[in-house]
Amino acid sequence: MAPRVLISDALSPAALAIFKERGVEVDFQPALGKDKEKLAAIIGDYDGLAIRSATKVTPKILENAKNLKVVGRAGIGVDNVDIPAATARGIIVMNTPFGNSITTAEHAISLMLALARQIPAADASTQAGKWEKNRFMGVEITGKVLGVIGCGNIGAIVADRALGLKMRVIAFDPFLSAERAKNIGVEKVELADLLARADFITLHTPMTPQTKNILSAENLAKTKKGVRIINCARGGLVDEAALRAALDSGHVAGAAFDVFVEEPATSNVLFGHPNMICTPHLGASTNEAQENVALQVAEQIADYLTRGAITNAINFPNITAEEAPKLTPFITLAEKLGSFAGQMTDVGVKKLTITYEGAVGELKTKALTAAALAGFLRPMLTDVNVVSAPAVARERGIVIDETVRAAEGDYDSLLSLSVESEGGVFSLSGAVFNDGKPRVVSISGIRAEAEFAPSMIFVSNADKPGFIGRFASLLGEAGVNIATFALGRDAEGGSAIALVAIDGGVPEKVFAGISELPGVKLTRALKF
Ligand SMILES: NC(=O)C1=CN([C@@H]2O[C@H](COP(=O)(O)OP(=O)(O)OC[C@H]3O[C@@H](n4cnc5c(N)ncnc54)[C@H](O)[C@@H]3O)[C@@H](O)[C@H]2O)C=CC1
Ligand SMILES: O=C(O)C(=O)COP(=O)(O)O
Repeated sequence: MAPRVLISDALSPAALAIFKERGVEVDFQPALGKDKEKLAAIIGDYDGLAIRSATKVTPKILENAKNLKVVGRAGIGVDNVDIPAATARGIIVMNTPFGNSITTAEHAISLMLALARQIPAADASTQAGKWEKNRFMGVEITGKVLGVIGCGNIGAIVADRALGLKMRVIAFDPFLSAERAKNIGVEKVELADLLARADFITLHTPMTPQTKNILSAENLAKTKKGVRIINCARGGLVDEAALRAALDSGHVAGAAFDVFVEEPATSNVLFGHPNMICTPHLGASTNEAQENVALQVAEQIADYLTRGAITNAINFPNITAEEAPKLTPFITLAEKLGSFAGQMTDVGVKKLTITYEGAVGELKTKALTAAALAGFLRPMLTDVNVVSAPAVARERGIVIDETVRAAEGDYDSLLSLSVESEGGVFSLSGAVFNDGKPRVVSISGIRAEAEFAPSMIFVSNADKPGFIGRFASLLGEAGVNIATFALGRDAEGGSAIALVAIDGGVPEKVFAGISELPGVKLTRALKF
């Protein structure tokens, strides 16, 4: 069946053609994002959801999204998506990080010029027939200092345009390297320095606990008298009430905001001030940007749903369409090995070491590690998946050690897992054979080759004559049919293992019987 995607925001219709070309069924309901109840009622029918900022992807929406595999944000900010809740459900969240950055930077520059020359107020007055030539005295921007808070994609474009307008640009961004600052022609400064020196301040950070109210009352008080402030990033980066007070007192000469703490903003403490310019979250609203982000998000969603390729995901490593088919058998292998190890572990886990030997090391090992972790945690937790597993493991304090090295043994690619728990260390290795099927190739350092089967019995025992006969007859007498039987031992008379695939489950009584066989050290019924 063709995957189904819902577009619940005002995306460019350009997206529709892409979905259709890619064999994805698409339902275009651009106003639905604003109707939480209706969205919750129908989201269960879709594999993909394409949004902008009006759709709020809340835990409640996600609870109903039984088939949802991907949320694609046609734009940058994903603060309207509950990422941890989506991750916990195995839903990939992707955005389009560059498609609207130029447009948003241009909006910030437009607002800066509009502030410098009071264009909106002058326009209103002129069209009202007042011709107030003496009322609108502006400021020149040439030679003025622009302080950029957050110098990432958009901040850097704003800086570039401002330099072209002959401004001096200083930037506060803890993650901006000195080299990048030099390349883009900005002076990297501390926040206090920026506040003290800037004639104009423009904000371009995401909303995080560190950036919320970054222009607080206290920081606004440290700005230069007559400063002008532009916010085209997120509402709440500036304390709105404190800014209103600073506008009222005249300390701040003007402000231009595209974003507000509460959106849609139909009333706001900033509204009505003569030196305030407001736009309704128009930063990304140009034909060019909307076409870019719509096409890109549709391509990304379709690629994921039809080919397993992952691009620009916030909560999973990228996987190209070329990598996806190569990766798939190893994802299965990693999950099965993880599951085997998880079923063998029933006491506190301390550390998981995953080793990639040979060609597999050149694939996306992060994705494989996530698959191994999901397999490992699933026997202990029901609600874990490849997307959520790394976060779940981290929450539980499990140390993950990933090693990549050259092939040493008989396999072009070997994947090994070692679990260190309070009960000791359990390790196993596996490989993908030429038939594309994953197999376990050694357990606890003992070689034994076996395909994974839905129902298996693992036994570790002392290598003594008679064990195999007794074990097989016990199963035979109980009517349990053996499908495959893999054996191995470390040395004659040493430790031995058996991994047996059986048809159907193992009756409890039979299982107890196996444990009581002479020489048996450990036995487990495994499900794959
Ligand atoms: N008004 C609108 O319609 C639009 C708004 N945006 C918003 O613009 C903002 C910036 O977007 P991009 O430049 O693409 O993001 P980006 O991720 O490329 O850049 C953000 C920058 O902020 C910096 N940063 C993070 N924490 C910081 C902190 N505590 N102090 C100072 N700097 C910090 C980062 O190091 C990074 O360089 C986002 O909030 C995005 O949602 C984006 C597009 C349209
Ligand atoms: O891309 C972003 O972060 C934006 O804020 C743009 O929002 P919009 O798609 O115009 O609702």
